[in-house]
Amino acid sequence: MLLKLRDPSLLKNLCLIDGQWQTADAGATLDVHNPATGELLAQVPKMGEVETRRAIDAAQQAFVLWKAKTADQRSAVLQQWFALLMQHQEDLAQIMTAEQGKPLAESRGEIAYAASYVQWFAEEARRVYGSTVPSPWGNKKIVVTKEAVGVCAAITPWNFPAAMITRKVAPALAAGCTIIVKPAQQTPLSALALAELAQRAGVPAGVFSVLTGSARAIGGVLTASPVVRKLTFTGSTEVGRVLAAQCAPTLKKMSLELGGNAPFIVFDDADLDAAVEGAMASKYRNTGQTCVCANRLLVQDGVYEAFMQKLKTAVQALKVGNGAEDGITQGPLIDDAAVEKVEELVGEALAKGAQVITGGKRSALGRSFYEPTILGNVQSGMRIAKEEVFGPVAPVFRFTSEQEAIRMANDTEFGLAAYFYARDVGRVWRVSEALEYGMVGINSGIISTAVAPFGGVKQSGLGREGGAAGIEEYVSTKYLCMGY
Ligand SMILES: NC(=O)C1=CN([C@@H]2O[C@H](COP(=O)(O)OP(=O)(O)OC[C@H]3O[C@@H](n4cnc5c(N)ncnc54)[C@H](OP(=O)(O)O)[C@@H]3O)[C@@H](O)[C@H]2O)C=CC1
Ligand SMILES: O=C(O)CCCC(=O)O
Repeated sequence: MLLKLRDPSLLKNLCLIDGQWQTADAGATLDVHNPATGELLAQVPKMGEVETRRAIDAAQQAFVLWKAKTADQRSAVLQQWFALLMQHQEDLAQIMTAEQGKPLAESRGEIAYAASYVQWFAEEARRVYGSTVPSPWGNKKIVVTKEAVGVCAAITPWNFPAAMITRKVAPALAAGCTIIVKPAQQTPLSALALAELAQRAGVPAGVFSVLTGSARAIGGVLTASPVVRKLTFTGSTEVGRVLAAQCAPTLKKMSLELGGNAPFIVFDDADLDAAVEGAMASKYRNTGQTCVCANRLLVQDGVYEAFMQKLKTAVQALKVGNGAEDGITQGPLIDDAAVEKVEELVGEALAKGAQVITGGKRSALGRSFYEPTILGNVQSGMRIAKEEVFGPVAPVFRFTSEQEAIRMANDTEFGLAAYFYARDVGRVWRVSEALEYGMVGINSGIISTAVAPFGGVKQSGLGREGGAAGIEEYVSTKYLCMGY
């Protein structure tokens, strides 16, 4: 075994269906590699249609008992899961860095962040309130209740292998739903370790299953099944559209957390040191592989040169390498295809007149390491202005007026996160309201927290995760009209 864990039983090579750890029926497996070293970490089951149907049947049966539990009982199980996640934070972080590549400090942070969703929704389980409405009739009462949606399916990405699962599974379980998760093929080990701890916490058989394997086969059955009443997905807009179409015949409730093209605007009145710190956190976290990463830096004329100088100094201080080693701040990209996409976008921008301020190519370390990069003189006609970079490249645009910045910021099909730095209070309100985004960071490059509603508008998706809104995605409203 390449990974030395305090609790080696967290490294699973089986899937959890109906409370049983299982191989694929045909015995097929998928390899899981360390993106920093190329080493084979593990082989996990390559499951398909038959195993997915089995998981749905188990989730349907388990739903009856799980939804009948009191909110307090479900909350207690989630509290126990939260405690176990934090108790095993170090092992879970080691697994995450090995399969995903992010620096260990970020992995430890993600485990705490993932656990915070479990804690938050353990608390929210007790607050799924209904209401009474003043009746238009003298002989009838109007009562509104909230009920668990039923069996849910979650399809999750590799960039946050733990948090993208807990922010779906925890509200589902809190509301009384059962859920089947298909994690990304690059990062199944974190998902399986989370399931192991959920089982230890007392989550009953069938309430939470994890299937690794063929995305199309598993996704096809989950989306076609009339038993599955909700799909929650985080990933690319392209796949989100496919899944939405597949869910259409059975009209499922859907949450889609899709791609972004976040503008990060620095106005002349910004605190420049704070803006650089925010840009570094927003752009280079997870080596630029988050859907809320600053994708375009828009900088006003008056501070352009000073901002670029400070940003360049900060970027050149980043340390690229194997995230398991001390002091590394930038891990590899997830795979070669990810680097090729970054190379294409940078190549096209340079061919059209952009300039490399720093970086601009693959790292000498080889594999999927890419140099932290800043591009200057970037223009709106370039692909990098329109597409999600998902890598450590900051394209910088220059603007003159507030109106121009708002127009440039909104000139995209996406609407997930936006950021701006300014101190004038009037400007802060004007710009906050004008940005067509689901989330806006004002003088803050980090916005993610379990207590706030996370989600986008336009082609960035539907629904919200976290906050009070997060559990609403897993309940249906029922209206009772009671004559007396
Ligand atoms: N919003 C976000 O947070 C994310 C955005 N992205 C964006 O998407 C780009 C591509 O990344 P990629 O990993 O390919 O993202 P995908 O959207 O392809 O993958 C996300 C998840 O969807 C699954 N999936 C893919 N195709 C299907 C399908 N037909 N039916 C059911 N499930 C499916 C994947 O499974 P499997 O791994 O088995 O293929 C994975 O679990 C990135 O460069 C980035 O721009 C990517 C990840 C997260
Ligand atoms: O990239 C994503 O898919 C979500 C960003 C993680 C977060 O900040 O919550």
